[in-house]
Amino acid sequence: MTESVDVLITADRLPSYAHPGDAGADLHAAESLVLEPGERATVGTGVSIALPDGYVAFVVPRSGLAFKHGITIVNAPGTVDAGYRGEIKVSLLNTDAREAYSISVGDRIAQVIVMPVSRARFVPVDRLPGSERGEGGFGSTGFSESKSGVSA
Ligand SMILES: O=c1ccn([C@H]2C[C@H](O)[C@@H](COP(=O)(O)OP(=O)(O)OP(=O)(O)O)O2)c(=O)[nH]1
Ligand SMILES: [Mg+2]
Repeated sequence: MTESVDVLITADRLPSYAHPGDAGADLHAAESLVLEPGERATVGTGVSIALPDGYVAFVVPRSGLAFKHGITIVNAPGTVDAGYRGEIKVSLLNTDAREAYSISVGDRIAQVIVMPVSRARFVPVDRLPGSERGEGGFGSTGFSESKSGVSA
C-alpha cells in the first residue's frame, strides 16, 4: 500500500491523483488565460496547504503538456516550504515558437509531489573526504555510448 500523509488544505478544487500509486497530484488552474508563444505567466491554483514539519511539496510540469504543447514551469521544481500558507502558484512558460496555449479554469496545469525532506546540518571542515568521483562533473564521464564511439 502507498504510504500517505495528512496535508491540511483550503482549495477551490482539491489536487487529484489520476491513478492509485501516482506520485503527483494534479493542480487545477483557478484562472483562465492565454499563453502566447514564448510567454510566461504566474497562474493561481486556489490551493493553500499546511505541510507537516519535515515535508516539502514540489510543483513540477505535467509531461503531456510539455511533450504535446511545450508548456513547462520556469522554476521547476517549484519548492513549497512546510511553513508556507499562501496560495500555490505555478509559473508557466509556453516554449512553443508558434502556437499559443489557452488555459481554462479547472484545467490541470501542473502536479504536486509531497515528500519527506532532510534538513542538513552544514559542518565546516578544512578538507573533504576522498571519493571515487572526486571533482569530476559536468560531463566528465562522457555523454552516451554511441556518441563516445563516434568521436573516438
Ligand atoms: O512554484 C512555486 C514555488 C514556490 N511557491 C511558494 C511556496 C514557497 O514556500 C514560496 C517561496 O518559494 P521559494 O523559496 O522557492 O522562493 P524565494 O524566491 O526564495 O522566495 P522567499 O524569499 O519568499 O523564500 O513560494 C509557489 O507557490 N510555487
Ligand atoms: Mg526561499
